[in-house]
Amino acid sequence: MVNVKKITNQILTDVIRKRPANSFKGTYGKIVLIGGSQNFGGAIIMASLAAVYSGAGLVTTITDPSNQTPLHDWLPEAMFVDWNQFEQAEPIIKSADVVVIGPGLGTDPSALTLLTKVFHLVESGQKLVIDGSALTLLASNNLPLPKDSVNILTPHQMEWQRVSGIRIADQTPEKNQAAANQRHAIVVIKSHRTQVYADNHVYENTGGTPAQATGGMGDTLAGMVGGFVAQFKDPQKAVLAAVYSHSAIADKLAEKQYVVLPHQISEALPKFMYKHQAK
Ligand SMILES: NC(=O)C1=CN([C@@H]2O[C@H](COP(=O)(O)OP(=O)(O)OC[C@H]3O[C@@H](n4cnc5c(N)ncnc54)[C@H](OP(=O)(O)O)[C@@H]3O)[C@@H](O)[C@H]2O)[C@@H](O)CC1
Ligand SMILES: Nc1ncnc2c1ncn2[C@@H]1O[C@H](COP(=O)(O)OP(=O)(O)O)[C@@H](O)[C@H]1O
Ligand SMILES: [Mg+2]
Repeated sequence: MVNVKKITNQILTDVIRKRPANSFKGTYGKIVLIGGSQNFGGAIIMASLAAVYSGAGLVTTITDPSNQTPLHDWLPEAMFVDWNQFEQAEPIIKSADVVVIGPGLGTDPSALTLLTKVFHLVESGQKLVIDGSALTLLASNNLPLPKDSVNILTPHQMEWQRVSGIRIADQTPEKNQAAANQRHAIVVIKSHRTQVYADNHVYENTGGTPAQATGGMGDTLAGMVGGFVAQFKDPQKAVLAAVYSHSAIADKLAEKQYVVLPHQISEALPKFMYKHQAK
């Protein structure tokens, strides 16, 4: 039997540190988010919003050019690169601390080409968050994960079925753990009680509400995972803190609203993190 540990609010003060006075934007990580086709622009905008609002130092969004204006309407803090201009994107991806790929990426051949290029570019020392369409493409093309980066997968149950071959009804902790270990990855399997598989440990989230069941909620989590991993040293703990914070904020908002919108979680992050930082 696998021991499934609960994620509690203790993870917040373990991870969210007080910002040192002698610091600058570079201290808090460079993060690149890649995704947002013409139809799914909202997904990468929501992910980027979450990365900036969780405190990542420098955020660049690499996306379809049709998303530049809405991205900057929502988020002037993010830099923009046209995903058709790969020669511009390449040095930015290479110098990033964290790359998030997949929210709204789509699954057409150009998305697969971009994903493959990114998998070849990332190196040791970098963290790669793989979400949404990138997981679907990974599964349908049997792509091996990059060998040297810290790889973090954030599938919902159907994406995990595609990636692991384990049908949703059969996704037990034992089977999930074996599949996560085999991939040497941190795997966040999202559901009403999200589980995190990391380094032969299994953690289960204790929060979350059906008010979160709305498109873009996972895109927001992917951006938060990127933002937390960019700033906080231990990637496993940073992932756990992001998962916990995402649902804790939603639970609080759901005390007074019927549905929680993904961007509202991002907007609540700075105050939430202030309240729960290590003293
Ligand atoms: N505003 C935007 O731009 C938005 C853009 N988005 C982007 O769209 C892309 C596609 O992502 P996707 O998740 O929407 O679609 P897909 O990969 O086909 O999976 C759905 C299939 O899986 C099934 N399913 C079973 N269990 C499930 C579970 N626990 N959670 C979820 N689904 C579950 C489900 O079952 P059904 O609902 O049919 O019963 C259905 O058959 C991706 O890049 C994403 O970032 C979205 O974020 C929305 C907002
Ligand atoms: N009933 C629920 N209870 C708790 N959390 C939920 C519930 N429904 C959805 N969520 C959360 O919302 C997110 C959905 O992710 P995902 O399906 O990838 O959304 P999207 O791709 O539309 O952004 C996950 O973090 C999941 O845990
Ligand atoms: Mg998703």
